[in-house]
Amino acid sequence: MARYELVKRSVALITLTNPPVNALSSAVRHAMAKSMERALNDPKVTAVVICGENGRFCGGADIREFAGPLRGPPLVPLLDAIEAGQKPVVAAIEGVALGGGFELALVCHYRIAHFKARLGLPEVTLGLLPAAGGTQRLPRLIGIPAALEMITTGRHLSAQEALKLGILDQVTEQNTCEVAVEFALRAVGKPLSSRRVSMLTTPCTPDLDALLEAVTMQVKKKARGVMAPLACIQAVRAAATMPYSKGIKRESELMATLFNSGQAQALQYCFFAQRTAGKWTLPNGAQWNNSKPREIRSAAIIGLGTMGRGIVVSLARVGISVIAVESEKKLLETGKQMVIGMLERDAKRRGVSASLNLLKFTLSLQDLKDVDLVIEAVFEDMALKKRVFQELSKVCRPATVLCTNTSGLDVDALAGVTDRPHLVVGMHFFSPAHVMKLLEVVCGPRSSSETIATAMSLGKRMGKVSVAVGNCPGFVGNRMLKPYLDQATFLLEEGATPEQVDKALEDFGFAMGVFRMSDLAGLDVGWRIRKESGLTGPDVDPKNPPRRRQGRRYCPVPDMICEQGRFGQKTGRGWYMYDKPGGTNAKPDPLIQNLLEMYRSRYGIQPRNISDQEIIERCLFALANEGFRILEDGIAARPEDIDVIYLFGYGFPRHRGGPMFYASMVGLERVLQRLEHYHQANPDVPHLEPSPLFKKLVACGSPPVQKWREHIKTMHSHL
Ligand SMILES: CC/C=C\CC(=O)SCCNC(=O)CCNC(=O)[C@H](O)C(C)(C)COP(=O)(O)OP(=O)(O)OC[C@H]1O[C@@H](n2cnc3c(N)ncnc32)[C@H](O)[C@@H]1OP(=O)(O)O
Repeated sequence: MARYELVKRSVALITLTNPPVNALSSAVRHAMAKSMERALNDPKVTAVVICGENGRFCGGADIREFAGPLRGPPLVPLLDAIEAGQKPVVAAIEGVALGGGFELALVCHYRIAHFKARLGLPEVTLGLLPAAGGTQRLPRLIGIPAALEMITTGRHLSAQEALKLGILDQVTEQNTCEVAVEFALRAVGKPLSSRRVSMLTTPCTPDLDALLEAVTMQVKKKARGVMAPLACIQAVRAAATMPYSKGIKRESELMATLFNSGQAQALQYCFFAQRTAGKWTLPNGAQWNNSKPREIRSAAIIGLGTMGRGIVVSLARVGISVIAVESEKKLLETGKQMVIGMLERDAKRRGVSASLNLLKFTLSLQDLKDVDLVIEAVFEDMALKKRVFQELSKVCRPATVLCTNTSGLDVDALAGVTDRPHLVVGMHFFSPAHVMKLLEVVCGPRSSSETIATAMSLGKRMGKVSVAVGNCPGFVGNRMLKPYLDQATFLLEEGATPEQVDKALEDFGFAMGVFRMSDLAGLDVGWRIRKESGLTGPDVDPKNPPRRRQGRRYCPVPDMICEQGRFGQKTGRGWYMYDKPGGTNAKPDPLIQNLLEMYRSRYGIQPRNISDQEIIERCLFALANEGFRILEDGIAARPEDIDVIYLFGYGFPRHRGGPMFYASMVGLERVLQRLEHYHQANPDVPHLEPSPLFKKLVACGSPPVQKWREHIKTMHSHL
């Protein structure tokens, strides 16, 4: 857990050995304490160097240990002892120094880092604050403004930036440990008092109150309802206004309020859920660590609409050659100009040169004969997509992987028209594809494990959070959206307004309420799908009872809105009104208010006051209920996968953990009770009927999310 060696006859080299990130587990803290004691007591030792094994200094406290009682020596006294020691201690930082690992570096008297190292205090992203002295030492070292930014955002700094800020004493391109040992030898005999960061006086900040107020407003706006950044600000204020001994007490009090909060649990759950999602597994035993992905050097994108353009950018910026195909010259030229502009802006932002030489634009599918992988991103029309896949079968070499970016159509039906169904897989990007992190990798029944591994690995390479899902209408994300949207429109019928529903959801923490989000996405897409499925339009049987379709409750208001040409932001009118087509500033529209009033009076609906609690319960419990059905049907392997999809694709607030985690935090029994209540009132809304899996979990005593898997016995896994 920590290796102790004597090097150069007088330097104690202490190496943290807890792979993969040398987290400060109880065993590591114990070993560290013993090693430090030995070094400080051995007269042969004149200086100490602390480093981490496998090129990683330390990833911080062991987050997995947060769930249980504290075992082993606490971190704070251990760090205080290192700082107070009479022999110079040098941190040799390679890879990462994060959280408690960064705080460990701060108590060392000198810090040397490899030029590729990253440093930071990401505790805030886990719902915590740096409580091993970080909020008190860092402001003393680099001043309040810079410390505040680091602590409230959790941003990782490059070694160069950390050097500029005065966090590091040296950055090296050589062997960091060797450089640190030489440095330590030179430090022997030099006074240490000015190197003890806790003894420094925090540099004075002019207009401290104004700065703290501005940052408070900023974090409240960015992370509505999130506690940790606010607690971080209070702790940093203490560093500016209190002596160290009092500031450290304040830090620890603030940490105590955060540590056991639901928000911290949710955020830590998200950290692990994101990592779990990458570990896909199929019933045949193939999984993430035994399936080799193909190497992808070249790709083709078919269709240069919004999605296609974003996918081209995502591929080109990670060094993959891309051939972009359009069907008409004009569309090709427009798409080309937009892609080039997007890549140039992206490169400028990242301070690199745009990889335009990797791009080729063509009108001919014949040009795709040698590519490794194709992603089809044409209009959402099955007949058109089938034609494209048939053509690709003829043109591409037999080993080319064929992917579709459909947002909900049958991936296996597309595989069926090709000569290589095993090489067909869904890659469902989210719009805008070069910005949104989520990628649903849709596994058809015939997709081979190598094909799935290839799509997952390509997603990772593009910086996406990839989740493997099964093939069903809407897959996971869009399938769950239906009950959520239905509940939102039913609430309008019953008396709510779009702005009231959106406000309740935004107060809950969503980046955007459901109606604002629909306006952004475009209302015409759903309208076309409803027309195609016979729910609206000329094909609807006139004898159909009003507000009912296919034996279920149906709200025609979204269709009425589209019939008026209100397709959302792009037409300047939707659920809201905007200054102009393409405008983003949503304002409540009196016409919608009128439309709803007339609609209600036409159908004799008496509007009632609807509470925010009802809005949240009906929208989010219906969402989670569909998640349970998805697990039951084997479309998602784990609740973590569903939560990750909602966090990264649909703006679900991270401090609530995702729909499945949120349901478990509210209490499955309570959610079940509320769903039964709403279903009784709406027996013609099947989405409100609690799923059998949900009831089973409640009957089993509502186990924590991580244990649900043991209770899921799907007839067929679609993964
Ligand atoms: C008194 C309180 C004192 C201190 C508070 C803290 O220190 S809180 C912890 C602060 N540290 C962090 O938030 C860092 C979290 N880790 C990361 O950001 C990344 O893991 C890291 C270090 C940048 C490495 O990224 P990489 O992509 O290379 O690997 P990956 O994320 O997949 O992680 C590999 C496995 O390590 C597990 N892991 C990572 N960090 C921790 C940790 N701090 N504690 C426990 N486990 C950690 C991670 O879950 C992966 O394991 P797996 O089994 O695959 O899930």
